[in-house]
Amino acid sequence: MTRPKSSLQEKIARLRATFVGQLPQRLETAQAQFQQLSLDSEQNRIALVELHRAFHSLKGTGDSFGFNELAVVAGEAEDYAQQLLDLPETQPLAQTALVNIEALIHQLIAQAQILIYTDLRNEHPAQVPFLDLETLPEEKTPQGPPLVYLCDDEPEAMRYLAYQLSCLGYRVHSFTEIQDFKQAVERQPPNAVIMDVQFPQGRTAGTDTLRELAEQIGRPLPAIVLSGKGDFEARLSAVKAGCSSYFLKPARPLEIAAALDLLVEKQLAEPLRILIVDDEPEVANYHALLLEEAGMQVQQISQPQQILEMLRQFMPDLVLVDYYMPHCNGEQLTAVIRQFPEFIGLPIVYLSSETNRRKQFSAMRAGVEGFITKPVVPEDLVQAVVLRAERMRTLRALMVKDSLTGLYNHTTTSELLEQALAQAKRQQTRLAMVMLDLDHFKKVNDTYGHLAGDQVLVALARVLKHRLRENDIIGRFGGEEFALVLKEVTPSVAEGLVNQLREDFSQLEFSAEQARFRVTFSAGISCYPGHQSAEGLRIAADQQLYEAKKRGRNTVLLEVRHDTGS
Ligand SMILES: Nc1nc2c(ncn2[C@@H]2O[C@H](COP(=O)(O)OP(=O)(O)OP(=O)(O)O)[C@@H](O)[C@H]2O)c(=O)[nH]1
Repeated sequence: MTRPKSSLQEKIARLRATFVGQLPQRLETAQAQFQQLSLDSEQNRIALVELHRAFHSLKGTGDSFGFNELAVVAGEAEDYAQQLLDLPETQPLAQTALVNIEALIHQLIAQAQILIYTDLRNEHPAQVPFLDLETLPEEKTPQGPPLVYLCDDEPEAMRYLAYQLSCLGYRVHSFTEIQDFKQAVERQPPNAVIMDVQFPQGRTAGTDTLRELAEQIGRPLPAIVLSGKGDFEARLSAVKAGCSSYFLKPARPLEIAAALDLLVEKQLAEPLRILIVDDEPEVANYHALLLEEAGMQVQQISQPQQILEMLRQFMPDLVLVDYYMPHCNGEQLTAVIRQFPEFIGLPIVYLSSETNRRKQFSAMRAGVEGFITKPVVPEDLVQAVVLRAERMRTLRALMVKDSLTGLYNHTTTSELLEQALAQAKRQQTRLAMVMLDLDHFKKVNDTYGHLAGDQVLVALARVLKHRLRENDIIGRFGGEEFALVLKEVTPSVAEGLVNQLREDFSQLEFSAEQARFRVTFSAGISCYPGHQSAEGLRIAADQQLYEAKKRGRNTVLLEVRHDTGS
């Protein structure tokens, strides 16, 4: 469950040691650049720019790793170098600034000597701004249908709910004894809990148990309450146990499933993808560590020219750019990225030790989302990145997903089918295309109302999402028509799977006003390599669907092609 604090700290300690190990080499280079300044006035400007950059980077990295004294001295040297850079090129370099820079380089060398002989492992960890791991999200539960623990001492009443939830794609384990439930949580924490309030042990024994577990684990379990009692005391006990919703019996499975979805979707969401561009690998590693520990997926590049390929390959939700890089600064890099229409909305955040507000604003003209000042406070970095990257996710989802069901829309499904087919051809794997359509859906709308119809569409989307694998493609193709692309399956496995979905979906009970009703679907399946084009696959699956409807609906038909053996 909670990861040990030491692992992150050990990794950071290693990065600090690498930085210290490289200090003599860096300072030697700085000294050589300084000597060029006094010898050859032609080369002055180039050497000065390099020297300024070297001090700037020592300051930023020193700060990030908690070597504050070193950072302060490097910062002073950077200021003097800036003074010299601000002089007109024709003017000789100011002697005082040169003398000061030389003295500061000697101070830096002396400090580096001390650091080299300091046992960094024994230093007080507070010197580096550590992230409080207690606030980090938990690791993802292994893949598969979401696991729900249902704890209630009235097993008969719960059987129907457990069955309906399993048809909706949840794996439900039921417990009548609180003790058994507690042991199961310790063995394998579930994705969500449905808990009754009153048990023979006490009026609020169920919610009290959740509270005890929350204290033990250090965070509340994702839970909702289903109770026969709706009094204030019972409801308050649920709030204190950190439960997100409260339902009164009799249970309405679809409403409960909607509440479970909210709990589970957050946990199963793909990690945010962050790309770091920084020419200093130790700093990039440090920031990557902080973001990875907060559950994000991070890639790093040190050469700005790698950016376009990486953007296409990794599809980041946000790019974190070191502002000062040689040959191409953050502003120039942003301008290049913004030349491509597909990256116009991509959030870019600068990381820099620049504290001058005016310079920060001017640097942001290229259209970036923010400026984070080094040394970063880990929580601030994580917060700033999460907020902006999640907004990007939401915008992307609006473009590619259907708002009612959250499945891919028609255009995206078609694009993803093309990609999946190309991949299957490259890797010589199989693929199945399924066209699926609700039966007599017009009648459902006409009889029970449009809202009830929407409820059915959402329920079918939920079944598909929970039951299919993560890399399968699930799209809403039109009103009540859905398209599935199942990867690496044989035709008969695809047929068996869709038939099982059909069977489970047909068992779901929907309600509208006082009425209860069920709905079925029909499906047609075609396969690659039997068909070689996306269009061919779609038309063939559609023909099978049409035939399934003709044969009476609630039917799945697989196209059999004798020529290819599929
Ligand atoms: N509630 C709801 N209904 C929708 C939505 N999109 C399409 N529909 C309805 O889906 C129904 C489709 O009806 P038909 O194409 O006649 O098909 P059907 O009644 O399902 O009949 P068969 O497919 O032959 O079994 C229409 O009544 C549409 O209004 C939606 O987003 N929500």
